[in-house]
Amino acid sequence: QWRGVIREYADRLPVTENTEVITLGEGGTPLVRAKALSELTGNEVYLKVEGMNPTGSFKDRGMTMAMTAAVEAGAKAVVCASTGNTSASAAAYATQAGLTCAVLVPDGKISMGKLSQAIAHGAQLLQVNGNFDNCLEVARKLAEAYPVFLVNSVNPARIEGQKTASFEVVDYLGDAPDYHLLPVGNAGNITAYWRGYQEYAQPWTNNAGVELAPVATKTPVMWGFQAEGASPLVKGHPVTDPDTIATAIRIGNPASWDQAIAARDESGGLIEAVTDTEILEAHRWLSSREGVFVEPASAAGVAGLLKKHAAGEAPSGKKIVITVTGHGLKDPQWALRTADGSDVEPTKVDFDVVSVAAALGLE
Ligand SMILES: Cc1ncc(COP(=O)(O)O)c(/C=C/C(=O)C(=O)O)c1O
Repeated sequence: QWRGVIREYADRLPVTENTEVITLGEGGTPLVRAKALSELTGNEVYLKVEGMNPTGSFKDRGMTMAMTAAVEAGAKAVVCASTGNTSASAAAYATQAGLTCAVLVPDGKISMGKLSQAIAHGAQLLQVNGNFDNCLEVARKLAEAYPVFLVNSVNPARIEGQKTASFEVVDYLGDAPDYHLLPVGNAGNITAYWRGYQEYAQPWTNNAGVELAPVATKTPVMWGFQAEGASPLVKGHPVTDPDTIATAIRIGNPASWDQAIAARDESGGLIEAVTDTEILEAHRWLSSREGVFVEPASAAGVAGLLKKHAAGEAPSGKKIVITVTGHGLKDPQWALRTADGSDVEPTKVDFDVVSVAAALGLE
């Protein structure tokens, strides 16, 4: 029985045996072989399916650690700014912890699935008339001036929890992959993966002072992908008015800017942009060819591999892991449109077997 990421990786997290762990069973997510992508690119490609976490995104890995730290610090209330998944996760974990939760979301730019989660868990939901960056700025000021605990990924506990994903990849594959691809928005996740891969490739002393041998023999090359309309790390300066249909990564000034650049450079990797069209094509590729349903932003890493392959810039014969970060049910509207943008119409039939057989082409 999987016990959640803190208990599974207690040796490598800032907890003691007395820590009261707040968990919803997060982590232990599938590493699925991407057969179509492997065949197309001539690599061994795997998908780390983070939509299989309790609230449907990778945020739960960080939130179990942040909410555990909040309880340990005696907090009564938590706050976060979010494009949606962080607030969904914070609301669920705060409920599990018995804390009140305030969430600040950008005006109008949050998917219905995520909004429903924050509301279902009774979060105090404030729709700020600004974008995510404005929300994060005011959440940080609130936590400085009032007794509320900030659970955004500027809180180191979040990065600590999220680094467990790379431990799981190595534990499953037996070593680090050659490449790791993922979307980049506020850049907490690329920071966390790189930290996890580095820690697993070096000796580690646990909280009891026991030295653990390295688990991996190497670290992967990190390839991060931003939406072209929200790609400050590609442009080299903040984007004041970020715009993309991938609302989860519609962020103009990443909080983990320096750490993301360090992950790119120390790993010999890259951070590049993919267009909304490329993101939606990758979103469709995953659901129609790999059987994995993700929200648009989650497909940015796959869009990146398809783009690099088409440009003749992708490796071959390598082991590649791509993190797909959130479940498709978070934003189902994108699956209800055909490639040309028209709505999918269900085929109507009478309830007689001949009509059904004919409609299914069995006649
Ligand atoms: C599905 C999905 N995919 C990728 C990202 C980017 O991860 P980071 O680069 O670590 O920010 C997010 C981020 C969401 C928020 O930032 C939030 O929920 O406030 C996401 O929800």
